Amino acid sequence: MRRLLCSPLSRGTERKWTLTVCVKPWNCKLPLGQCCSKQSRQYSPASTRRIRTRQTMSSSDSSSQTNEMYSNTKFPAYYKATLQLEDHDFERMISSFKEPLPAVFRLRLDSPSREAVKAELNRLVGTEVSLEGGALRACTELEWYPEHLAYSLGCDRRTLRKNPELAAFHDWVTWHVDSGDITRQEAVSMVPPLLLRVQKHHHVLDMCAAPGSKTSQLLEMVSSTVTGEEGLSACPEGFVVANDADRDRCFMLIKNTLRLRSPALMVTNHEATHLPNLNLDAILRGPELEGDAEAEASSHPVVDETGVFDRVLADVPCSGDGTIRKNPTAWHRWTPRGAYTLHPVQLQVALRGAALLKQGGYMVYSTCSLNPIEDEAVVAELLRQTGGALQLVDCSDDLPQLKRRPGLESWLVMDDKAMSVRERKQSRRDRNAAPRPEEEVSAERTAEMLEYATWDSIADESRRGLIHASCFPPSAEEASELQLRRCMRILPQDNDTGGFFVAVLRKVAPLPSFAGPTKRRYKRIQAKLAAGKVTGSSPPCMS
Ligand SMILES: C[S@@+](CC[C@H](N)C(=O)[O-])C[C@H]1O[C@@H](n2cnc3c(N)ncnc32)[C@H](O)[C@@H]1O
Repeated sequence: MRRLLCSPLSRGTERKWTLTVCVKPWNCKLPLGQCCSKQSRQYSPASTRRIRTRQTMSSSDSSSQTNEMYSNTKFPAYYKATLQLEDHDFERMISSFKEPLPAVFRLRLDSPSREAVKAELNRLVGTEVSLEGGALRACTELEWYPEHLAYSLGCDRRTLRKNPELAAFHDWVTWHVDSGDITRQEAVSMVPPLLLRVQKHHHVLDMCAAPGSKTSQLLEMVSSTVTGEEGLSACPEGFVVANDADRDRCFMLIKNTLRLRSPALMVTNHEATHLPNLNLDAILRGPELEGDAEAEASSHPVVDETGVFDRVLADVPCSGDGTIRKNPTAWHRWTPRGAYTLHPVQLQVALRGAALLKQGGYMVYSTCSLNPIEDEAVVAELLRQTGGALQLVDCSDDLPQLKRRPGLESWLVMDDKAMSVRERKQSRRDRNAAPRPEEEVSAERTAEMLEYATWDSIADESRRGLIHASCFPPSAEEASELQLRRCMRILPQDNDTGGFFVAVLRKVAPLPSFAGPTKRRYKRIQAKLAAGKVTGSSPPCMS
Protein backbone atom coordinates (compact mmCIF):
# COMPACT_ATOMS: atom_id res chain seq x y z
CA MET A 1 0.00 0.00 0.00
CA ARG A 2 1.20 3.46 -0.76
CA ARG A 3 0.78 6.59 1.16
CA LEU A 4 0.17 9.99 -0.26
CA LEU A 5 1.28 12.80 1.95
CA CYS A 6 1.23 16.47 1.20
CA SER A 7 4.68 17.82 1.73
CA PRO A 8 4.46 21.56 1.62
CA LEU A 9 1.98 22.68 -0.95
CA SER A 10 3.59 25.10 -3.29
CA ARG A 11 1.52 27.23 -5.54
CA GLY A 12 2.05 26.25 -9.16
CA THR A 13 0.10 27.88 -11.96
CA GLU A 14 -2.72 30.27 -11.22
CA ARG A 15 -5.43 27.64 -11.19
CA LYS A 16 -3.56 24.54 -9.99
CA TRP A 17 -1.56 23.43 -6.97
CA THR A 18 1.52 21.36 -7.28
CA LEU A 19 1.44 18.67 -4.65
CA THR A 20 4.57 16.72 -3.85
CA VAL A 21 3.62 13.32 -2.62
CA CYS A 22 5.57 10.71 -0.80
CA VAL A 23 4.78 7.25 -2.12
CA LYS A 24 5.25 4.73 0.66
CA PRO A 25 3.34 2.06 2.57
CA TRP A 26 0.25 3.77 3.93
CA ASN A 27 0.95 2.67 7.49
CA CYS A 28 4.66 3.50 7.29
CA LYS A 29 5.81 5.47 10.35
CA LEU A 30 9.04 6.85 8.84
CA PRO A 31 9.22 10.60 8.40
CA LEU A 32 7.85 12.01 5.23
CA GLY A 33 10.05 11.57 2.22
CA GLN A 34 12.68 9.39 3.93
CA CYS A 35 11.66 6.00 2.68
CA CYS A 36 10.87 6.31 -0.98
CA SER A 37 11.02 8.44 -4.06
CA LYS A 38 8.76 11.47 -4.31
CA GLN A 39 6.31 12.17 -7.07
CA SER A 40 4.81 15.43 -8.18
CA ARG A 41 1.25 15.82 -9.16
CA GLN A 42 -1.06 18.72 -9.92
CA TYR A 43 -4.29 19.13 -8.01
CA SER A 44 -7.01 21.61 -8.70
CA PRO A 45 -7.96 23.79 -5.70
CA ALA A 46 -11.20 21.78 -5.33
CA SER A 47 -9.45 18.46 -4.84
CA THR A 48 -6.91 20.00 -2.46
CA ARG A 49 -9.74 21.37 -0.38
CA ARG A 50 -11.23 17.88 -0.28
CA ILE A 51 -8.05 16.53 1.29
CA ARG A 52 -7.88 19.29 3.89
CA THR A 53 -11.45 19.45 5.17
CA ARG A 54 -11.98 16.25 7.13
CA GLN A 55 -14.24 16.42 10.15
CA THR A 56 -16.15 13.93 12.25
CA MET A 57 -19.72 14.04 13.47
CA SER A 58 -20.47 13.76 17.19
CA SER A 59 -21.91 10.36 18.16
CA SER A 60 -24.99 11.77 20.02
CA ASP A 61 -26.00 13.77 16.91
CA SER A 62 -25.65 10.73 14.76
CA SER A 63 -27.65 8.36 16.99
CA SER A 64 -30.68 10.69 17.23
CA GLN A 65 -30.55 11.20 13.49
CA THR A 66 -30.34 7.45 13.03
CA ASN A 67 -33.48 6.76 15.10
CA GLU A 68 -35.38 9.39 13.15
CA MET A 69 -34.23 7.85 9.85
CA TYR A 70 -35.71 4.42 10.63
CA SER A 71 -38.98 5.59 12.21
CA ASN A 72 -41.06 5.15 9.03
CA THR A 73 -42.83 1.82 9.61
CA LYS A 74 -44.31 1.66 6.11
CA PHE A 75 -41.08 0.43 4.56
CA PRO A 76 -40.68 -2.73 6.70
CA ALA A 77 -44.45 -3.37 6.71
CA TYR A 78 -44.66 -3.28 2.92
CA TYR A 79 -41.73 -5.61 2.38
CA LYS A 80 -42.80 -7.96 5.15
CA ALA A 81 -46.05 -8.45 3.22
CA THR A 82 -44.58 -8.42 -0.26
CA LEU A 83 -41.30 -10.34 -0.27
CA GLN A 84 -42.57 -13.54 1.31
CA LEU A 85 -39.40 -14.08 3.35
CA GLU A 86 -39.14 -16.28 6.43
CA ASP A 87 -39.31 -14.22 9.64
CA HIS A 88 -35.64 -14.65 10.58
CA ASP A 89 -34.57 -13.84 7.00
CA PHE A 90 -36.71 -10.73 6.99
CA GLU A 91 -35.21 -9.59 10.32
CA ARG A 92 -31.73 -10.08 8.88
CA MET A 93 -32.68 -8.01 5.86
CA ILE A 94 -33.99 -5.16 8.00
CA SER A 95 -30.95 -5.13 10.28
CA SER A 96 -28.61 -5.27 7.24
CA PHE A 97 -30.38 -2.23 5.82
CA LYS A 98 -29.40 -0.35 8.99
CA GLU A 99 -25.71 -1.21 8.63
CA PRO A 100 -23.45 1.20 6.76
CA LEU A 101 -22.47 -0.02 3.30
CA PRO A 102 -18.83 -1.06 2.89
CA ALA A 103 -16.93 1.05 0.39
CA VAL A 104 -16.06 -0.99 -2.70
CA PHE A 105 -13.90 -0.35 -5.70
CA ARG A 106 -12.72 -2.31 -8.70
CA LEU A 107 -9.51 -2.29 -10.64
CA ARG A 108 -9.57 -1.07 -14.19
CA LEU A 109 -9.45 -4.01 -16.58
CA ASP A 110 -6.86 -2.51 -18.93
CA SER A 111 -4.84 -0.35 -16.55
CA PRO A 112 -1.08 -0.73 -17.10
CA SER A 113 -0.57 -0.58 -13.32
CA ARG A 114 -3.33 -3.10 -12.57
CA GLU A 115 -1.04 -5.85 -11.27
CA ALA A 116 1.02 -3.44 -9.16
CA VAL A 117 -2.11 -1.94 -7.57
CA LYS A 118 -3.55 -5.41 -7.02
CA ALA A 119 -0.34 -6.58 -5.33
CA GLU A 120 -0.48 -3.60 -2.97
CA LEU A 121 -4.11 -4.30 -2.08
CA ASN A 122 -3.47 -8.00 -1.64
CA ARG A 123 -0.96 -7.17 1.07
CA LEU A 124 -3.83 -5.60 3.00
CA VAL A 125 -6.25 -8.51 2.62
CA GLY A 126 -6.75 -10.24 5.98
CA THR A 127 -5.07 -7.50 8.00
CA GLU A 128 -6.77 -5.28 10.55
CA VAL A 129 -6.47 -1.55 11.03
CA SER A 130 -6.75 -0.24 14.58
CA LEU A 131 -8.86 2.83 14.88
CA GLU A 132 -10.04 4.76 17.88
CA GLY A 133 -13.02 2.70 19.11
CA GLY A 134 -11.92 -0.66 17.67
CA ALA A 135 -10.27 -2.46 14.81
CA LEU A 136 -11.66 -3.00 11.33
CA ARG A 137 -10.64 -5.41 8.62
CA ALA A 138 -8.65 -3.53 6.03
CA CYS A 139 -10.07 -5.02 2.87
CA THR A 140 -11.28 -8.22 1.25
CA GLU A 141 -11.55 -9.37 -2.34
CA LEU A 142 -15.07 -9.67 -3.70
CA GLU A 143 -14.94 -13.39 -4.32
CA TRP A 144 -17.70 -13.36 -6.94
CA TYR A 145 -16.11 -10.70 -9.12
CA PRO A 146 -14.27 -12.18 -12.15
CA GLU A 147 -10.50 -12.39 -11.69
CA HIS A 148 -10.95 -10.96 -8.17
CA LEU A 149 -10.58 -7.44 -9.46
CA ALA A 150 -12.92 -5.83 -6.93
CA TYR A 151 -12.28 -5.09 -3.25
CA SER A 152 -14.53 -4.31 -0.34
CA LEU A 153 -13.23 -2.22 2.55
CA GLY A 154 -14.02 -2.79 6.20
CA CYS A 155 -15.72 0.60 6.48
CA ASP A 156 -18.18 2.77 4.60
CA ARG A 157 -17.24 5.65 2.31
CA ARG A 158 -17.98 8.24 4.94
CA THR A 159 -15.60 6.67 7.48
CA LEU A 160 -12.96 6.34 4.81
CA ARG A 161 -13.38 10.00 3.93
CA LYS A 162 -13.68 11.44 7.44
CA ASN A 163 -11.59 9.30 9.78
CA PRO A 164 -8.19 10.97 10.23
CA GLU A 165 -6.55 7.60 10.85
CA LEU A 166 -7.58 6.45 7.39
CA ALA A 167 -6.54 9.70 5.73
CA ALA A 168 -3.47 8.29 4.05
CA PHE A 169 -5.37 5.30 2.68
CA HIS A 170 -8.15 7.58 1.48
CA ASP A 171 -5.58 9.71 -0.32
CA TRP A 172 -4.14 6.57 -1.89
CA VAL A 173 -7.60 5.62 -3.17
CA THR A 174 -8.24 9.16 -4.43
CA TRP A 175 -4.93 9.18 -6.27
CA HIS A 176 -5.68 5.92 -8.06
CA VAL A 177 -9.28 6.94 -8.82
CA ASP A 178 -8.07 10.18 -10.39
CA SER A 179 -5.50 8.33 -12.45
CA GLY A 180 -8.15 5.85 -13.66
CA ASP A 181 -6.53 2.75 -12.09
CA ILE A 182 -9.51 2.08 -9.85
CA THR A 183 -13.20 2.99 -9.90
CA ARG A 184 -15.37 3.42 -6.84
CA GLN A 185 -18.60 1.59 -7.48
CA GLU A 186 -21.18 -0.13 -5.36
CA ALA A 187 -20.74 -3.91 -5.47
CA VAL A 188 -24.25 -4.67 -6.75
CA SER A 189 -23.95 -1.99 -9.41
CA MET A 190 -21.14 -4.07 -10.97
CA VAL A 191 -23.50 -6.97 -11.64
CA PRO A 192 -25.53 -5.74 -14.68
CA PRO A 193 -22.51 -5.05 -16.95
CA LEU A 194 -21.00 -8.41 -15.97
CA LEU A 195 -24.18 -10.21 -17.03
CA LEU A 196 -24.42 -8.38 -20.36
CA ARG A 197 -21.76 -10.64 -21.91
CA VAL A 198 -20.06 -7.70 -23.65
CA GLN A 199 -17.33 -8.37 -26.21
CA LYS A 200 -14.81 -5.92 -27.58
CA HIS A 201 -16.52 -5.43 -30.94
CA HIS A 202 -19.98 -4.78 -29.49
CA HIS A 203 -22.11 -1.70 -29.97
CA VAL A 204 -23.48 -1.04 -26.50
CA LEU A 205 -26.27 1.30 -25.44
CA ASP A 206 -26.50 2.47 -21.83
CA MET A 207 -29.94 4.11 -21.78
CA CYS A 208 -29.94 5.79 -18.34
CA ALA A 209 -26.26 6.14 -17.71
CA ALA A 210 -25.48 8.98 -15.29
CA PRO A 211 -23.45 9.23 -13.11
CA GLY A 212 -21.68 6.58 -15.14
CA SER A 213 -20.26 3.84 -12.94
CA LYS A 214 -21.74 1.11 -15.15
CA THR A 215 -20.80 3.07 -18.28
CA SER A 216 -17.15 3.05 -17.15
CA GLN A 217 -17.32 -0.68 -16.65
CA LEU A 218 -18.88 -1.23 -20.09
CA LEU A 219 -16.35 1.08 -21.67
CA GLU A 220 -13.49 -0.88 -20.18
CA MET A 221 -15.01 -4.03 -21.65
CA VAL A 222 -15.13 -2.70 -25.21
CA SER A 223 -12.00 -0.58 -25.26
CA SER A 224 -9.01 -2.43 -23.96
CA THR A 225 -5.94 -0.30 -24.60
CA VAL A 226 -5.49 -0.16 -28.36
CA THR A 227 -2.43 2.00 -28.86
CA GLY A 228 -1.92 3.68 -32.17
CA GLU A 229 0.81 5.97 -33.50
CA GLU A 230 2.58 8.18 -30.97
CA GLY A 231 0.98 6.36 -28.07
CA LEU A 232 -2.51 7.71 -28.77
CA SER A 233 -5.39 5.37 -28.20
CA ALA A 234 -6.60 3.99 -31.52
CA CYS A 235 -10.32 3.73 -32.01
CA PRO A 236 -11.59 0.32 -30.90
CA GLU A 237 -14.15 -1.53 -32.99
CA GLY A 238 -16.82 -1.54 -30.29
CA PHE A 239 -18.34 1.53 -28.65
CA VAL A 240 -20.71 2.65 -25.92
CA VAL A 241 -23.48 5.20 -26.38
CA ALA A 242 -24.24 6.50 -22.88
CA ASN A 243 -27.46 8.44 -22.59
CA ASP A 244 -29.20 10.30 -19.80
CA ALA A 245 -32.22 12.60 -19.84
CA ASP A 246 -30.83 14.89 -17.16
CA ARG A 247 -28.44 17.50 -18.55
CA ASP A 248 -26.61 18.16 -15.27
CA ARG A 249 -26.17 14.45 -14.65
CA CYS A 250 -24.77 14.15 -18.19
CA PHE A 251 -21.98 16.50 -17.11
CA MET A 252 -21.26 14.16 -14.18
CA LEU A 253 -21.30 11.24 -16.60
CA ILE A 254 -18.75 12.97 -18.82
CA LYS A 255 -16.57 13.94 -15.87
CA ASN A 256 -16.62 10.40 -14.48
CA THR A 257 -15.78 8.72 -17.76
CA LEU A 258 -13.23 11.26 -18.95
CA ARG A 259 -10.47 9.79 -16.81
CA LEU A 260 -10.66 6.58 -18.86
CA ARG A 261 -9.65 8.59 -21.95
CA SER A 262 -11.51 6.23 -24.21
CA PRO A 263 -12.30 7.13 -27.83
CA ALA A 264 -15.15 4.61 -27.77
CA LEU A 265 -17.72 6.68 -25.88
CA MET A 266 -20.53 8.89 -27.11
CA VAL A 267 -22.68 10.71 -24.54
CA THR A 268 -26.18 11.77 -25.51
CA ASN A 269 -28.75 13.81 -23.58
CA HIS A 270 -32.14 12.45 -24.57
CA GLU A 271 -35.31 10.87 -23.22
CA ALA A 272 -34.55 7.14 -23.25
CA THR A 273 -38.18 6.42 -24.12
CA HIS A 274 -37.69 8.31 -27.40
CA LEU A 275 -34.13 7.43 -28.34
CA PRO A 276 -33.90 7.34 -32.13
CA ASN A 277 -32.47 4.37 -33.89
CA LEU A 278 -29.14 4.82 -35.62
CA ASN A 279 -28.51 4.16 -39.26
CA LEU A 280 -25.09 2.80 -38.47
CA ASP A 281 -24.32 1.82 -42.04
CA ALA A 282 -24.84 5.40 -43.20
CA ILE A 283 -22.82 6.81 -40.30
CA LEU A 284 -19.90 4.45 -40.78
CA ARG A 285 -19.94 4.93 -44.58
CA GLY A 286 -20.10 8.74 -44.32
CA PRO A 287 -22.40 11.03 -46.32
CA GLU A 288 -23.36 10.03 -49.84
CA LEU A 289 -22.27 12.49 -52.49
CA GLU A 290 -24.34 11.46 -55.49
CA GLY A 291 -27.19 13.77 -56.33
CA ASP A 292 -30.05 11.39 -57.20
CA ALA A 293 -33.06 11.19 -54.94
CA GLU A 294 -32.41 7.66 -53.75
CA ALA A 295 -28.88 8.47 -52.59
CA GLU A 296 -30.11 11.64 -50.94
CA ALA A 297 -32.71 9.67 -49.05
CA SER A 298 -30.15 7.13 -47.85
CA SER A 299 -27.88 9.90 -46.55
CA HIS A 300 -30.57 10.93 -44.06
CA PRO A 301 -30.28 9.08 -40.77
CA VAL A 302 -33.52 7.28 -41.51
CA VAL A 303 -34.66 4.94 -38.80
CA ASP A 304 -33.83 1.35 -39.53
CA GLU A 305 -36.53 -1.19 -38.87
CA THR A 306 -34.31 -3.34 -36.70
CA GLY A 307 -32.17 -2.47 -33.69
CA VAL A 308 -28.46 -1.78 -34.09
CA PHE A 309 -27.12 -2.43 -30.61
CA ASP A 310 -25.59 -5.77 -29.63
CA ARG A 311 -26.10 -4.99 -25.95
CA VAL A 312 -28.49 -2.67 -24.15
CA LEU A 313 -28.42 -1.70 -20.51
CA ALA A 314 -31.68 -0.29 -19.12
CA ASP A 315 -30.65 0.68 -15.58
CA VAL A 316 -33.84 2.63 -15.16
CA PRO A 317 -34.77 5.45 -12.76
CA CYS A 318 -36.27 3.83 -9.66
CA SER A 319 -37.37 4.51 -6.10
CA GLY A 320 -33.92 3.35 -4.95
CA ASP A 321 -34.95 1.62 -1.74
CA GLY A 322 -32.16 -0.92 -2.25
CA THR A 323 -29.67 1.89 -1.55
CA ILE A 324 -30.87 2.59 1.99
CA ARG A 325 -27.57 1.42 3.48
CA LYS A 326 -25.82 4.20 1.61
CA ASN A 327 -28.65 6.67 1.83
CA PRO A 328 -30.85 6.08 4.94
CA THR A 329 -33.10 9.04 4.07
CA ALA A 330 -34.65 6.77 1.43
CA TRP A 331 -36.15 4.73 4.33
CA HIS A 332 -37.46 7.91 5.94
CA ARG A 333 -39.07 9.17 2.73
CA TRP A 334 -40.37 5.78 1.57
CA THR A 335 -44.02 5.46 0.45
CA PRO A 336 -45.58 2.81 -1.79
CA ARG A 337 -46.68 5.54 -4.21
CA GLY A 338 -43.21 6.08 -5.74
CA ALA A 339 -43.16 2.67 -7.41
CA TYR A 340 -46.54 3.15 -9.14
CA THR A 341 -45.50 6.47 -10.66
CA LEU A 342 -42.20 5.02 -11.91
CA HIS A 343 -43.61 1.78 -13.30
CA PRO A 344 -44.91 3.23 -16.65
CA VAL A 345 -41.64 5.10 -17.40
CA GLN A 346 -39.59 2.03 -16.56
CA LEU A 347 -41.72 -0.04 -18.92
CA GLN A 348 -41.42 2.50 -21.75
CA VAL A 349 -37.63 2.68 -21.35
CA ALA A 350 -37.40 -1.11 -21.42
CA LEU A 351 -39.65 -1.34 -24.50
CA ARG A 352 -37.55 1.23 -26.32
CA GLY A 353 -34.39 -0.67 -25.33
CA ALA A 354 -35.89 -3.85 -26.77
CA ALA A 355 -36.65 -2.04 -30.04
CA LEU A 356 -33.07 -0.77 -30.33
CA LEU A 357 -31.58 -4.19 -29.60
CA LYS A 358 -30.33 -6.38 -32.45
CA GLN A 359 -31.92 -9.76 -32.86
CA GLY A 360 -29.72 -12.22 -30.95
CA GLY A 361 -28.53 -9.44 -28.63
CA TYR A 362 -28.85 -9.19 -24.86
CA MET A 363 -30.52 -6.55 -22.76
CA VAL A 364 -30.25 -6.12 -19.01
CA TYR A 365 -33.08 -4.46 -17.12
CA SER A 366 -32.02 -3.42 -13.63
CA THR A 367 -33.10 -1.31 -10.66
CA CYS A 368 -31.76 -0.62 -7.20
CA SER A 369 -35.26 -1.14 -5.83
CA LEU A 370 -36.66 -4.28 -4.23
CA ASN A 371 -40.21 -3.41 -5.18
CA PRO A 372 -41.81 -5.99 -7.53
CA ILE A 373 -43.90 -3.16 -9.04
CA GLU A 374 -40.65 -1.73 -10.47
CA ASP A 375 -39.06 -5.12 -11.06
CA GLU A 376 -40.96 -8.30 -11.97
CA ALA A 377 -44.15 -6.39 -12.91
CA VAL A 378 -42.19 -4.36 -15.51
CA VAL A 379 -40.40 -7.43 -16.83
CA ALA A 380 -43.66 -9.39 -17.09
CA GLU A 381 -45.35 -6.60 -19.04
CA LEU A 382 -42.28 -6.19 -21.25
CA LEU A 383 -42.41 -9.88 -22.10
CA ARG A 384 -46.14 -9.67 -22.82
CA GLN A 385 -45.90 -6.60 -25.05
CA THR A 386 -43.00 -7.96 -27.04
CA GLY A 387 -45.01 -11.09 -27.80
CA GLY A 388 -42.30 -13.72 -27.43
CA ALA A 389 -39.52 -11.66 -29.08
CA LEU A 390 -37.73 -11.44 -25.72
CA GLN A 391 -36.87 -14.29 -23.40
CA LEU A 392 -35.52 -14.24 -19.87
CA VAL A 393 -32.05 -15.76 -19.74
CA ASP A 394 -31.14 -18.31 -17.09
CA CYS A 395 -28.12 -16.78 -15.29
CA SER A 396 -27.71 -19.43 -12.64
CA ASP A 397 -24.24 -20.31 -13.97
CA ASP A 398 -23.04 -16.69 -14.09
CA LEU A 399 -21.08 -15.29 -11.14
CA PRO A 400 -21.63 -18.53 -9.19
CA GLN A 401 -20.32 -17.12 -5.91
CA LEU A 402 -22.79 -14.25 -5.87
CA LYS A 403 -25.71 -15.22 -3.65
CA ARG A 404 -29.05 -14.34 -5.23
CA ARG A 405 -32.76 -15.10 -4.93
CA PRO A 406 -35.11 -15.99 -7.78
CA GLY A 407 -37.59 -13.47 -9.14
CA LEU A 408 -41.04 -13.31 -7.52
CA GLU A 409 -44.02 -14.87 -9.26
CA SER A 410 -46.64 -13.17 -7.14
CA TRP A 411 -46.79 -10.07 -4.98
CA LEU A 412 -49.23 -7.73 -3.27
CA VAL A 413 -50.31 -4.52 -4.95
CA MET A 414 -50.71 -2.14 -2.04
CA ASP A 415 -50.86 1.63 -2.09
CA ASP A 416 -50.99 3.93 0.94
CA LYS A 417 -54.71 3.36 1.46
CA ALA A 418 -54.43 -0.42 1.34
CA MET A 419 -51.47 -0.28 3.72
CA SER A 420 -53.40 1.77 6.28
CA VAL A 421 -56.29 -0.70 6.17
CA ARG A 422 -53.83 -3.52 6.61
CA GLU A 423 -52.05 -1.76 9.47
CA ARG A 424 -55.34 -1.24 11.32
CA LYS A 425 -56.21 -4.93 10.95
CA GLN A 426 -52.75 -5.90 12.17
CA SER A 427 -52.92 -3.72 15.27
CA ARG A 428 -56.35 -5.17 16.08
CA ARG A 429 -54.78 -8.62 15.83
CA ASP A 430 -51.84 -7.56 18.00
CA ARG A 431 -54.19 -6.34 20.72
CA ASN A 432 -55.82 -9.72 20.74
CA ALA A 433 -52.45 -11.29 21.49
CA ALA A 434 -53.51 -14.95 21.68
CA PRO A 435 -51.38 -17.12 19.36
CA ARG A 436 -53.29 -18.19 16.26
CA PRO A 437 -53.16 -21.60 14.60
CA GLU A 438 -50.87 -21.93 11.57
CA GLU A 439 -53.81 -22.71 9.21
CA GLU A 440 -55.65 -19.55 10.21
CA VAL A 441 -52.60 -17.38 9.48
CA SER A 442 -52.07 -19.07 6.13
CA ALA A 443 -55.76 -18.76 5.14
CA GLU A 444 -55.64 -15.08 6.01
CA ARG A 445 -52.57 -14.61 3.89
CA THR A 446 -54.25 -16.30 0.89
CA ALA A 447 -57.28 -14.06 1.31
CA GLU A 448 -54.99 -11.05 1.45
CA MET A 449 -53.19 -12.12 -1.70
CA LEU A 450 -56.53 -12.22 -3.47
CA GLU A 451 -57.55 -8.88 -2.06
CA TYR A 452 -54.45 -7.07 -3.25
CA ALA A 453 -53.45 -9.15 -6.21
CA THR A 454 -55.98 -8.44 -8.91
CA TRP A 455 -57.09 -5.39 -10.83
CA ASP A 456 -60.73 -6.17 -10.02
CA SER A 457 -59.97 -5.98 -6.31
CA ILE A 458 -59.42 -2.23 -6.70
CA ALA A 459 -62.83 -0.64 -6.80
CA ASP A 460 -61.77 2.92 -6.03
CA GLU A 461 -61.38 5.04 -9.22
CA SER A 462 -58.67 7.32 -7.78
CA ARG A 463 -56.56 4.30 -6.89
CA ARG A 464 -57.09 2.93 -10.40
CA GLY A 465 -55.61 6.19 -11.72
CA LEU A 466 -52.36 5.52 -9.86
CA ILE A 467 -52.11 1.77 -10.11
CA HIS A 468 -51.79 0.39 -13.63
CA ALA A 469 -53.20 -2.98 -14.60
CA SER A 470 -49.66 -4.12 -15.47
CA CYS A 471 -48.61 -3.71 -11.82
CA PHE A 472 -50.54 -6.86 -10.91
CA PRO A 473 -48.86 -10.24 -10.75
CA PRO A 474 -49.49 -12.76 -13.52
CA SER A 475 -51.54 -15.89 -12.93
CA ALA A 476 -49.49 -18.84 -11.68
CA GLU A 477 -49.66 -20.36 -15.18
CA GLU A 478 -48.45 -17.20 -16.93
CA ALA A 479 -45.71 -16.64 -14.34
CA SER A 480 -44.18 -20.02 -15.05
CA GLU A 481 -44.56 -19.48 -18.81
CA LEU A 482 -42.74 -16.15 -18.55
CA GLN A 483 -40.10 -17.79 -16.32
CA LEU A 484 -40.02 -14.86 -13.92
CA ARG A 485 -37.94 -16.93 -11.52
CA ARG A 486 -35.02 -16.32 -13.89
CA CYS A 487 -34.90 -12.72 -12.66
CA MET A 488 -32.30 -12.12 -10.00
CA ARG A 489 -32.90 -10.45 -6.63
CA ILE A 490 -29.91 -9.47 -4.53
CA LEU A 491 -30.75 -8.80 -0.89
CA PRO A 492 -28.44 -6.87 1.45
CA GLN A 493 -27.97 -9.70 3.93
CA ASP A 494 -26.69 -12.16 1.33
CA ASN A 495 -23.45 -10.57 0.14
CA ASP A 496 -23.11 -7.56 2.48
CA THR A 497 -24.22 -5.21 -0.30
CA GLY A 498 -27.16 -2.98 -1.17
CA GLY A 499 -30.38 -4.43 -2.60
CA PHE A 500 -30.68 -4.89 -6.37
CA PHE A 501 -32.78 -6.44 -9.11
CA VAL A 502 -31.48 -7.71 -12.47
CA ALA A 503 -33.19 -9.39 -15.41
CA VAL A 504 -31.20 -10.54 -18.44
CA LEU A 505 -33.22 -10.78 -21.66
CA ARG A 506 -32.36 -12.11 -25.10
CA LYS A 507 -34.05 -10.91 -28.27
CA VAL A 508 -34.90 -14.05 -30.18
CA ALA A 509 -37.20 -12.53 -32.85
CA PRO A 510 -38.14 -9.11 -34.25
CA LEU A 511 -40.59 -7.15 -32.11
CA PRO A 512 -44.16 -7.59 -33.33
CA SER A 513 -44.71 -3.84 -33.89
CA PHE A 514 -41.78 -3.70 -36.30
CA ALA A 515 -43.31 -6.30 -38.55
CA GLY A 516 -46.60 -4.38 -38.82
CA PRO A 517 -47.64 -0.73 -38.89
CA THR A 518 -44.30 0.69 -37.79
CA LYS A 519 -42.56 -0.71 -40.85
CA ARG A 520 -45.21 0.76 -43.15
CA ARG A 521 -44.96 4.07 -41.34
CA TYR A 522 -41.22 4.28 -41.90
CA LYS A 523 -41.57 3.28 -45.53
CA ARG A 524 -43.91 6.25 -45.89
CA ILE A 525 -41.40 8.54 -44.18
CA GLN A 526 -38.61 7.25 -46.42
CA ALA A 527 -40.72 7.93 -49.49
CA LYS A 528 -41.44 11.47 -48.28
CA LEU A 529 -37.74 12.04 -47.62
CA ALA A 530 -36.88 10.85 -51.11
CA ALA A 531 -39.47 13.23 -52.56
CA GLY A 532 -38.02 16.12 -50.53
CA LYS A 533 -41.26 16.58 -48.59
CA VAL A 534 -39.65 16.18 -45.19
CA THR A 535 -36.96 18.54 -43.99
CA GLY A 536 -34.88 18.52 -40.80
CA SER A 537 -32.41 15.92 -39.71
CA SER A 538 -33.98 14.27 -36.67
CA PRO A 539 -36.02 11.23 -37.44
CA PRO A 540 -39.38 10.85 -35.74
CA CYS A 541 -39.50 8.57 -32.73
CA MET A 542 -40.79 5.06 -32.96
CA SER A 543 -42.28 4.66 -29.51
C1 LIG B 1 -30.45 4.56 -11.55
S1 LIG B 1 -29.82 6.01 -12.28
C2 LIG B 1 -28.64 5.35 -13.40
C3 LIG B 1 -27.34 4.97 -12.73
C4 LIG B 1 -26.27 4.67 -13.75
N1 LIG B 1 -26.65 3.61 -14.66
C5 LIG B 1 -24.97 4.29 -13.08
O1 LIG B 1 -24.70 3.10 -12.93
O2 LIG B 1 -24.20 5.17 -12.70
C6 LIG B 1 -31.12 6.46 -13.37
C7 LIG B 1 -30.78 7.59 -14.31
O3 LIG B 1 -31.86 7.68 -15.24
C8 LIG B 1 -31.98 9.01 -15.63
N2 LIG B 1 -33.31 9.15 -16.21
C9 LIG B 1 -34.49 9.35 -15.61
N3 LIG B 1 -35.50 9.36 -16.51
C10 LIG B 1 -34.93 9.16 -17.71
C11 LIG B 1 -35.43 9.08 -19.04
N4 LIG B 1 -36.73 9.19 -19.29
N5 LIG B 1 -34.56 8.88 -20.05
C12 LIG B 1 -33.24 8.74 -19.79
N6 LIG B 1 -32.71 8.83 -18.57
C13 LIG B 1 -33.54 9.02 -17.53
C14 LIG B 1 -31.73 9.80 -14.37
O4 LIG B 1 -31.29 11.10 -14.68
C15 LIG B 1 -30.65 8.96 -13.70
O5 LIG B 1 -29.38 9.47 -13.99
